[in-house]
Amino acid sequence: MSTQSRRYRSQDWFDNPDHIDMTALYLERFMNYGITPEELRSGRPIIGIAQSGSDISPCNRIHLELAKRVRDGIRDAGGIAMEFPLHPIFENCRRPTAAIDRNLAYMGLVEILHGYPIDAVVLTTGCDKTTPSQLMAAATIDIPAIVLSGGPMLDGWLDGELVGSGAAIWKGRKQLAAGKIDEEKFLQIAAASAPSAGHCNTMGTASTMNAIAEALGMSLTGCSAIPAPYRERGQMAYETGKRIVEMAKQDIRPSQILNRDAFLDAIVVNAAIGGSTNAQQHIVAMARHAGVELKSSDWMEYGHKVPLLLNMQPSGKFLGERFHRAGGVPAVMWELEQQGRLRSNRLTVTGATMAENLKGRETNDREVIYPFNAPLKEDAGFFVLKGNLFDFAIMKTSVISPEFRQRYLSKPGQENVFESRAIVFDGSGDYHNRINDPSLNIDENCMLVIRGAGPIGWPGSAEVVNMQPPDALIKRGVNWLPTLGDGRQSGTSDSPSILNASPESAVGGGLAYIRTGDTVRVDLNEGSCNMLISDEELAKRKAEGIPPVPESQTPWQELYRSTVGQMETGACMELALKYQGVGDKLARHNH
Ligand SMILES: CC[C@@](C)(O)[C@@H](O)C(=O)O
Repeated sequence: MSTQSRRYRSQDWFDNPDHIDMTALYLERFMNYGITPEELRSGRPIIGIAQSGSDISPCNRIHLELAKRVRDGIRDAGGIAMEFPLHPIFENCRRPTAAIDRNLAYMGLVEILHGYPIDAVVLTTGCDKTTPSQLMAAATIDIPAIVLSGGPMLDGWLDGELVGSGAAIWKGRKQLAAGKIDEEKFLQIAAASAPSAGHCNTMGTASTMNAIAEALGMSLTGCSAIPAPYRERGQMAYETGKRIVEMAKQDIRPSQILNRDAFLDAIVVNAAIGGSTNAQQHIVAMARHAGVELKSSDWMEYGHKVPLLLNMQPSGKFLGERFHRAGGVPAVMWELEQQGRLRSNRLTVTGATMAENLKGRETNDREVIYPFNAPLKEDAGFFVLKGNLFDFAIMKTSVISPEFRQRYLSKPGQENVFESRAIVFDGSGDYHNRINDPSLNIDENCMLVIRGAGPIGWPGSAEVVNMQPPDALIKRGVNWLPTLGDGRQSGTSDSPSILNASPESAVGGGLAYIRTGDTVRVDLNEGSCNMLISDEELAKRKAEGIPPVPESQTPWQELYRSTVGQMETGACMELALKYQGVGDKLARHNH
């Protein structure tokens, strides 16, 4: 018996009076795992579960379990679940970088949602790019969609101290270089930082992007921070399954949720949580696929003067379990909402506005979530820079330490200005080979520069800008140097880096022309970053051409390079941006 409230796109496959000849073909093979034609023709919405978990996507592997609860929710609410795989994206392991797969997973999901009888979809997110890729696809297709985060791992502990994923690796490799620990201890630290199923327990890119999905209004309230193994995670999966059926019935689509206000709120929330610099390109990409214009100046205008409220690594102290218990993303947003810093009168997947979702969500843990008027740090949003090295790059100010401020930004009469001698590397192989070369004479006054690490140069933008100083400096206690590059940096890193530089050197950005020994001047008062060389010298170097770019090693690398834009504009597949709302444009029949 039909429980139908509207006609669904899946009925064009299963219940199409104009093409009854095709219906038999579309129906028959679903029967071979036990679905009956009556079910598929009952007028119930068919709900896709985009399954991002697999053995090579360990951060998302919990979704293999959670999907069972999602299915229960879908059934109980009157829908039919159909689970299918998403192209895996695993940041730690995918070579040459997971960044090339965001657009591949995006494209794959677009094709699935467009070409199959799916009326609405649950997006199962976790590791960094599994969130933006799926939201980009949901925006392109524009059928009802909801995010279910897989959640972070439990907090890591070793020797009575919190050990955060990612952050522990960057810290451990410095301790190794300094001779303070051996390899066995290093591996022990890595294991301690990853004690259970889930994605990074730090505010790395995974937690950041899941928080942003929630801030955009694309997940149920409180979804993103629940640790993967907690019972609430399974319950959230069930509720998400139930809710997507209602959304299908009500036809609530991403285009009604993903507006400019939502993206500006995402920028504000990202600053308040000390979010990953990777968020910049992903937020821009999601916005562009949703048809929303975000300007590069929006990061400064809306995002910079936002205080850091969340005390979580790498900008702070705690890890994901404490964040969840402190109220998670809604509690941070509640602080911002009280101060009128959000544009919260906007629809979310709950069917209510963000303002309504945030009611009563004040934190009960002021060690973790600070009040807006007494924050951990003022002006914690990204700092946007430009100059003759690039048109756009960002610096994560929430991780700038008092030592960095003291050493580089506090010279009397020169506050917020510093100059460094550039040491230039062509890709991370070159960095690893030469960083300990004594003839480079690297000291405290140097800046480590890496190029050839952008979307086209690498290909994909590699997470390589957080370079550590030579072992000899680390042994002397100099644990970091300023860095600069056209690649990305781990969201779990606390390096004072200038990154996401666009245009990259591979397309003739200014970084292509810098040489080791040049002076780089960074002025945080006026937002500039320049190599101090004459116009004649620059012209001479330009005539010499750009550094060579490695060959593509797979077909997708070549295709990726031919379609991708720069990080300033989200490293999108530029040709994809003209496709929006294509879920309504049904594909031609296949036989
Ligand atoms: C190694 C993977 C990480 C931790 O760098 C990434 O997930 C991030 O947070 O940016």
